[in-house]
Amino acid sequence: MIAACSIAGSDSGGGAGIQADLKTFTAIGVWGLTVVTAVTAQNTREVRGSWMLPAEAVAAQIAAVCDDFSIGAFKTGMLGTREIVRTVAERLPEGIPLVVDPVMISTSGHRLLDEAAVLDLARFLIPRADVVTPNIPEAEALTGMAILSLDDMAEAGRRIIDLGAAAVVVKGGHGAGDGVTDMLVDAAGTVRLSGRRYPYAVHGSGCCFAAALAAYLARGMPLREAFASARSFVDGAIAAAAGESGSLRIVNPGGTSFAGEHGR
Ligand SMILES: Cc1ncc(COP(=O)(O)O)c(N)n1
Repeated sequence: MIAACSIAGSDSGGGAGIQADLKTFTAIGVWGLTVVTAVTAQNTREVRGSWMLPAEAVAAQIAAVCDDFSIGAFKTGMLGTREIVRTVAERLPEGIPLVVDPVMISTSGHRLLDEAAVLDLARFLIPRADVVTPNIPEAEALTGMAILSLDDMAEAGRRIIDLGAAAVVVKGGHGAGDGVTDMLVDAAGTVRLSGRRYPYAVHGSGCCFAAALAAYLARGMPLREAFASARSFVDGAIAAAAGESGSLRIVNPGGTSFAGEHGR
């Protein structure tokens, strides 16, 4: 079975991070591998604390999975520190699709990447990415520009490609308006996909989207198709949450929910 590997932080609440990624990989039918970078004490409401693993432990996990599995894609999420960003950029094998979700601050407002590490992300990891998946504040932090329109999203995407990424999906969830437009920017141009804006907040949707993208790429789907499939997967998970809790409900194609009763 083809595997996908998430390099990210643990969310004790199971809604984001490693846990959301594993549920997503399982739902899409790839074997989930994990390289844990940090442990967070977190629920649907808040991140109460976070503890980084030593970079050596991150490097050892990457080596262990690479020595034994057929890995179809990597996905990075919470990396925390400059040291871990650099270690991941150095130790990732060449030639395997890489999705970089440049996680910086949680929906609940907790910093998940040191401010000083943003530059290292741009300098060392983004140039290795097949696709980078910033939300609007993350795209603003990576480019230094304000994003107020769809044209600005496309421009930010192009600037992130100038940093060395092959493609970028700028996620429009933090924008204004009734719907949400996400924009893929690659060498060939842009693709916009729009959908509903749900009238409730969940966390983990960015993790779930990037993990779904990695899972579809691992299964050999071309990027534009993987973008559409991942968008529809996360839309389904947000719809299934239906305002009952602050977490996504990650649903497999057969319709079984992987999330238990939890949250508020
Ligand atoms: C371990 C971990 N990784 C990533 C996120 C970001 O998710 P969100 O922005 O949806 O809170 C998170 N809250 N926790």
